Amino acid sequence: MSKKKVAPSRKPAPLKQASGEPKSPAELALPRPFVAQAISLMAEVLKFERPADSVLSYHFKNHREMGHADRGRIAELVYGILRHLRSLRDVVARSEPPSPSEARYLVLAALVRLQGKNLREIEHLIKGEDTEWFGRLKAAGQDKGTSAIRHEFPDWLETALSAMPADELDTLARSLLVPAPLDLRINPLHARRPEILAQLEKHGIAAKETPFSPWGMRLEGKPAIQRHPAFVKGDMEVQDEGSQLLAALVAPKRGEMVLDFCAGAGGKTLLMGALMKNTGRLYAADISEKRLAKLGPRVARAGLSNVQTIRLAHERDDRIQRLAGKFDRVLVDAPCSGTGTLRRNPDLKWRQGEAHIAELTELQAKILEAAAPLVRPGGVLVYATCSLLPQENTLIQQAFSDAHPEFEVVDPVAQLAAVGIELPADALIAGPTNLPGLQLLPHRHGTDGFFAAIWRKKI
Ligand SMILES: C[S@@+](CC[C@H](N)C(=O)[O-])C[C@H]1O[C@@H](n2cnc3c(N)ncnc32)[C@H](O)[C@@H]1O
Repeated sequence: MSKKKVAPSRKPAPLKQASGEPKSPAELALPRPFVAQAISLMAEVLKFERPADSVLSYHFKNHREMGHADRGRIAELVYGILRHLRSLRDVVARSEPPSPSEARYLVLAALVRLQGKNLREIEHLIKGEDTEWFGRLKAAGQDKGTSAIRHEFPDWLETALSAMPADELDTLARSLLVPAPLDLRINPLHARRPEILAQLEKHGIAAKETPFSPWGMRLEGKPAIQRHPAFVKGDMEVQDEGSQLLAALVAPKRGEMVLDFCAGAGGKTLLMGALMKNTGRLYAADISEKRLAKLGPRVARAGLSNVQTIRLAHERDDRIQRLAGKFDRVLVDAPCSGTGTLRRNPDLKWRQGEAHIAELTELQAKILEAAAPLVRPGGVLVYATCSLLPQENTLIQQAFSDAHPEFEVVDPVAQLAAVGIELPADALIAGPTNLPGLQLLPHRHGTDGFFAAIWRKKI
């Protein structure tokens, strides 16, 4: 018997109230069950056992009674707390909460300090000894504390970014506290940007061209676009502008042999396949079966037939190593801390630490090492991350260059200019010995944080 899918309710149904007592305007705006749910969800997220987005979607799947608007409000609250967790924890600790329920006091503190609720709006949530605590919270005031607290960074991240000039780090940290916009891109294989922009406008979706990527469109707000006809037809995809620029940096051409070593669900594969005009051969390799499984339907929707997926057991897997010396271009979009995506995934800063970064850098070096022999003489190797940390970026570039004199470093900003994409000069970063790298930053370029290094294998 086929199971009938229950479509999630589209109506903003308010959460049910337990008692029949008349409600104050404040309680109607912020019902107790809503706050109780936010607290229990926050307690789950704070375990940091799973990514916050998967905790939230699991919760919503199990609470079908929640309307679209309530889901949005809870997500906004939880993500706000994750962004500002360092200063909220600091102020909650200073206000000496009467019980150890961290999630409860963080939620109440966030309602006041992030969402500007006043006592009248939340007094129905506060009883007994919490009333005195609330007074102490107010008195705890605006002490901004150390720079790590001001930046909303854990200590390990503050230390890892300490080489950045202080005022620039302040600006970067502020930019990471603002939710990222939704970026789309056209499928260059069969769509033109002005036409897709016009179609979006017809559906009431405000969007404009991204400043650097010739395929990008930046939306105002976060409309659901998965059912838009242009999306269903494969004429557009969701992709941060920075990620689009990395695919452009690889610059794959018609008829070439190209490898996307860490293809994941294919964010960059799809654009590269289209840039190759659906010719040649594009291998999409990854160790994650689950991520590669998501790539298949996206490739089909994009109308690509030049992509072949390879599930690797590890980076030295013979299924890819047997193609040594055959590739015109290899992209290593390495697993990384994701610190460049903190606008979207603020929990990442709380789910990692120095030991994890050390493990990642070891893996990054190993993958790059395994990728190098795959490049043909005269071919191109690109190493990319969505990390802000020098350890994962310029230091990996430097170590690889030192160990591989057969590869010469290419200036990535000049390489992009050669394919018609002009970036400002500040997108070029000089590594420890002045090797040129590409660094995209949210506060400078409006993209997520990305790094890329590019080499050509000498003939
Ligand atoms: C940054 S993500 C890739 C994102 C993807 N390129 C995109 O644009 O959507 C890094 C990927 O590396 C994969 N990975 C991790 N270890 C690997 C290894 N040893 N060899 C190949 N891929 C690996 C992960 O499964 C993950 O999908």
